[in-house]
Formats: sequence, structure tokens, C-alpha cells
Amino acid sequence: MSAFSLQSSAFVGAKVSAKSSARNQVKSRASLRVNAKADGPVIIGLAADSGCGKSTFMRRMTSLFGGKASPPEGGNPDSNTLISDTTTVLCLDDYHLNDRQGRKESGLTALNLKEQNFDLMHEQVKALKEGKTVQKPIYNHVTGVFDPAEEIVSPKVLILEGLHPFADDRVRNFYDFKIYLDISDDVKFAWKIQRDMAERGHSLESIKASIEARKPDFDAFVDPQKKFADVVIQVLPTQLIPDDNEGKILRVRMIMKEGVKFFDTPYLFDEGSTISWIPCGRKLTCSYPGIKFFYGPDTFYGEEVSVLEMDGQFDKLEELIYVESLLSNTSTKFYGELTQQMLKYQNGPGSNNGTGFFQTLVGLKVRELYEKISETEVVAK
Ligand SMILES: Nc1ncnc2c1ncn2[C@@H]1O[C@H](COP(=O)(O)OP(=O)(O)OP(=O)(O)O)[C@@H](O)[C@H]1O
Ligand SMILES: O=C(CO)[C@H](O)[C@H](O)COP(=O)(O)O
Repeated sequence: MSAFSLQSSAFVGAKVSAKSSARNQVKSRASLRVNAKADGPVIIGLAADSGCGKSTFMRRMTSLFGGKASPPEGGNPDSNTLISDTTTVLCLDDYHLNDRQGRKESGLTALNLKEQNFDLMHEQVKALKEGKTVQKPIYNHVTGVFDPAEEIVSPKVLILEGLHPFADDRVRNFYDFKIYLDISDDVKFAWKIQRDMAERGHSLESIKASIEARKPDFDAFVDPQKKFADVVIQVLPTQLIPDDNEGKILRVRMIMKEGVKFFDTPYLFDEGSTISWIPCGRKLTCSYPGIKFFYGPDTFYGEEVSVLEMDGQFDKLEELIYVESLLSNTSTKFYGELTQQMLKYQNGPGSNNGTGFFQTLVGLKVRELYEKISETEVVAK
């Protein structure tokens, strides 16, 4: 376990001189409008490195609330925001302090906390929590500069995803639930190679170099946030194939903090017990190297957690219903909803393994959390 190397004071609002800062692109605090809403949104945080499946995760989660999540209608086609009837997903890259040129001048990466405008992020999250509308900057990943700000109306569920959702303690206090997607270096490498070589024409050397260059800042500024998470989804190479380095078969661990309000941890068979289960019998088809589940209590950064783990992948996704029937506290609304959701996104990355499975499970837990906090029912679709 890595030590948390930064004091929280170092996380708050550090500044670099910014010629083209995001702040220049937004209207002043005085322009924030009040939205007629009694309660503020339920706020969910998702921390992860880039290229680690946040978009895929968000699609799975927002679909559970119904409606399609799309960029703001008639807005900037390069907007990073996704809006549906109930949810608004904001990408925290929009709160970078400097644009790409500005970072060249500062000599710092976007992972460095000094390159994030936590003051503005705090100001706007607070305003959204109070039901106000804000003018949020847009960091354009195509051009590397800030585009004119976009209007964000306070939603029912606000999801903040990015590199640093939990780094600033002022913002951290707003979350109702915190998720950290933890992709191990080996798997990150395998995914990046698949995507950047096949889809973006990068060379193996340049991909290696970019991962190596990011690593020190990732370790220093992003990774330490996992200690704040209520759920960590850890993605590791399989243990079912000795010395596997292909990164295709994955071992995925869902590490769940105990005692979190409105979050009853899912469990396999018997709550609190320790279970290792190979379900490859008559009800579940398994080809090599098979599937292995684990469930049991543990500690994580000194806190009591339970861990649900799946190594391997499903051959026939519809047979997942068998595993689902042996899980409890899944927050489904009807028998088989978890399997149905997995089938709905069967073409998305990770649909046949623990990444898709646990992301969907977390989505169901978040939906229930929203229902409990807001005392509103979401109709399952
Ligand atoms: N569960 C998964 N299993 C296998 N590959 C995955 C999985 N999730 C993501 N990937 C791979 O990672 C790539 C990036 O996924 P996605 O676009 O969802 O990530 P992201 O974090 O939103 O990325 P970015 O921050 O760069 O926009 C996908 O193209 C896919 O190749
Ligand atoms: O880590 C990242 C996103 O999570 C990006 O590196 C960061 O946002 C800078 O973007 P770009 O490389 O497009 O200038």
C-alpha cells in the first residue's frame, strides 16, 4: 500500500501564473443564477487515469437512470459533458488551470495538482449543490485550448469524473459517494496499446514513453486519492494463467468500505464470511482458464472493507444470471436486472469480465443511493 505522500493543504488551490487560465473563460461568481430547486443534487465522484474506461463506466451508470446521456444540445461538439434527464457528468479536465501551451510554459503535467484550478472547481460544485446554474469552462482536447464556457444547470445527480475529484478537501466534502477506478500498470499498458496502436496509429515506443512519463505524477497526485474512495474497482492481470502478460483475462476486485451511509455492501452467499468459488459446474460454461470468485473481509488503508473478486471471463453472458442469483444486496429492482444490463452493453469493453460486471453493480448501488437520499424512485427501463 503506498503512503499518502501529500498533506491536504498541498491539495488546495495551488496556482501557477496562467496566461490563458480557465478563469478568464468563465463569468464571475455574480453571474451564477439560482435554480428553483429545493434540494441540491446527489454528488458522485469517479477518479481514474485517462484511457482507463471512465466513459464506458459512465455509460453503464447513467443508463440505469434511464434516458440517453449526450453532450449539451446545440452546444460545443467538443464539450466533455454528458447530460441525461437525471444525470449530468462533468469531466474535471475542464478545470485545468492552464491550456496545453500554458503547461508547456509551466513545465508541469495535467496530473500535477498545481495544474488544476481547485478554487473554481470548488466554487462551481458548491453552486451546483445549492441548485444554481454555472458557466463552466470547456477544455478542448482536440485543440488544447479553453473554449467559451458552457451553461450547466444543477441536475438531480451530478457525477464528477477525472484525475482529481477527491484531492481538494473542500470539494471532497460534497460527495455522497466516491469511486476510484484503479487499473494496474500492466493492464493500462495493454489497453493503451490496443487503443493507441490500432485506432490512433501510435508506435509501441511512443506509447511506452508516454506511460513512463506520466507515471511519477500519477503516483504522486492521482493514486493517493484511492484512500478516500467508498469503492475501489481494482483491475489486475489474471492469476489463472501463470505469468500472463497479454492483459486480456482480468482479475477484478471490488473493494467496498463498510459503514458508508446508504451503501449496503453486496456479498456472495454469506455476509462477512470468506469464500473462494469456482462456478464452472453445470450451470456456468467456462473455457480455459475458467472463472474464480472470491468474497471476504479485509482492511484497506486501515479501514474495514469487504472484497468481491472475479478472475476470468464469461463465455455465455446470459449465464451470469446464475452468479447474480447467488449475490445479495445488489440493489436490483427485479430478478435478473444485473444480467440484463450486462447484456444491454455486451459490445462495450469489459462486458464479459469483472470490469463490466462490477461497474454495473456499482451503478445499481449508486441508483439506490440516489433513491434513498432524494426519496425518489427511479423507474427501471
Ligand atoms: N473494461 C475494459 N476492458 C478492456 N478494455 C477496456 C475496458 N475499459 C476501457 N478499455 C479500453 O480503454 C479504452 C478507453 O476507454 P474509455 O474511452 O472508456 O476511457 P476513458 O477513461 O474515458 O478515456 P479518456 O480519458 O482518454 O477519454 C477503450 O477504447 C478500450 O480499449
Ligand atoms: O490526463 C488527461 C485527461 O484525463 C490529459 O492528459 C489532460 O487532460 C491534458 O489533455 P491534453 O493531453 O489533451 O492536452
